[in-house]
Amino acid sequence: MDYQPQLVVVKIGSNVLTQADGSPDRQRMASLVKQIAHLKEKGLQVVLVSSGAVAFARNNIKIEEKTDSVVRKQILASVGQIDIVQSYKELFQAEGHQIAQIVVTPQDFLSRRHYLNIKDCLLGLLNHNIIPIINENDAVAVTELMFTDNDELASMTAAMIDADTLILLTNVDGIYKGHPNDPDAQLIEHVGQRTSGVSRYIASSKSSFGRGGMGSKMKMAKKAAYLGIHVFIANGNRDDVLLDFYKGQLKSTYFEPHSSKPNPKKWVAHSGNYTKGEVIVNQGARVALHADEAASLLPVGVVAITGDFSKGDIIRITDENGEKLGLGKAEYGSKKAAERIGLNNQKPIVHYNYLYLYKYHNL
Ligand SMILES: Nc1ncnc2c1ncn2[C@@H]1O[C@H](COP(=O)(O)OP(=O)(O)O)[C@@H](O)[C@H]1O
Ligand SMILES: N[C@@H](CCC(=O)OP(=O)(O)O)C(=O)O
Repeated sequence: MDYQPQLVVVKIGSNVLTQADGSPDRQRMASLVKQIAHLKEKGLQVVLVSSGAVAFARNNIKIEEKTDSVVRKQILASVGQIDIVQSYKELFQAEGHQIAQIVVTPQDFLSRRHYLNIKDCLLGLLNHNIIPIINENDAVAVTELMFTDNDELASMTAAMIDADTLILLTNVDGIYKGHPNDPDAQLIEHVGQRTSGVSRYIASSKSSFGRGGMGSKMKMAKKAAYLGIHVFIANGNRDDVLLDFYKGQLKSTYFEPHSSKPNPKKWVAHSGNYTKGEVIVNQGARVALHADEAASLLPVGVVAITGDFSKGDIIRITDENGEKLGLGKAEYGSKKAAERIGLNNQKPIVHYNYLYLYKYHNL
């Protein structure tokens, strides 16, 4: 490893914490806890994003057949979350560590105030040497109001707290050039800034308990790397996976980080699924945004505004052909923006510091 990790977000997928029959794999959990304790002893700060609430409850409670599928998941998640956190509490306590639980929804990342509140809380916990354990609030975030999966939540968290490293633990060693069950499939060990074509290897199949699949994992890994974070997709079922990471011997798919970007962009970059409106821009604005020199988005290049947004909301930027160019924080609301369409000498609708363009991270 050619850098010294200091602040690491570790995401543990449901399938890592469950056995083949779906029951909790407490031995695996205990091993990962011991390894995190070891990282802490070595002076690293660790934030844990853990899935598994639904999986931990699945075999434990009987839910009536006729129960609505969303309610079923809410019941499983809210029951299972206690078990997950209780188990982590006992295991970390045995290692001499305190934990804290934080459950969040995508909406909490959409509001700048909530975003900063979560960030302050996480940094406060870390300053007090307490290990934060984060999961999606599955009782509240249902259907379209959910994160794609916890890989997205982990990547957003890593960006939020300026972590230097994101480790996504799943049940395979990383992204293979083919199906991971195929013995001839080769592991992609390194994804550089200019690597392309990785997505063609990703099959839509998921692990038995996973939500988003490898496609979303790769997308989130690439995004975090673009924001300056070292990202590893690795196998949480391998003994010593985190110790190997510390020794710089981790078998994984590693995403090399781009140079670090200013902080506000990290928030904007991760709000893409939760925009309040859209600004459609003409060819001139498109060229300006894609030029090497940094440019803010001015009303003169805007041809239409959709949605109802206020100052500070995240908006999508699209060209006239419908191509999505990026995201930005609105400097003023949709009403004012609509009045200024096509006008010269106006305040930018999105300032460069709060503009995040997709041009860099297409794989
Ligand atoms: N090219 C690929 N390389 C590795 N895994 C892949 C690939 N294509 C699809 N997968 C699938 O992605 C799964 C991991 O994603 P997912 O089920 O979301 O895991 P998790 O629950 O850990 O988030 C693997 O178990 C594997 O079946
Ligand atoms: N929040 C859910 C997990 C959602 C999720 O993304 O799962 P996974 O794909 O296994 O990381 C739970 O705790 O059951």
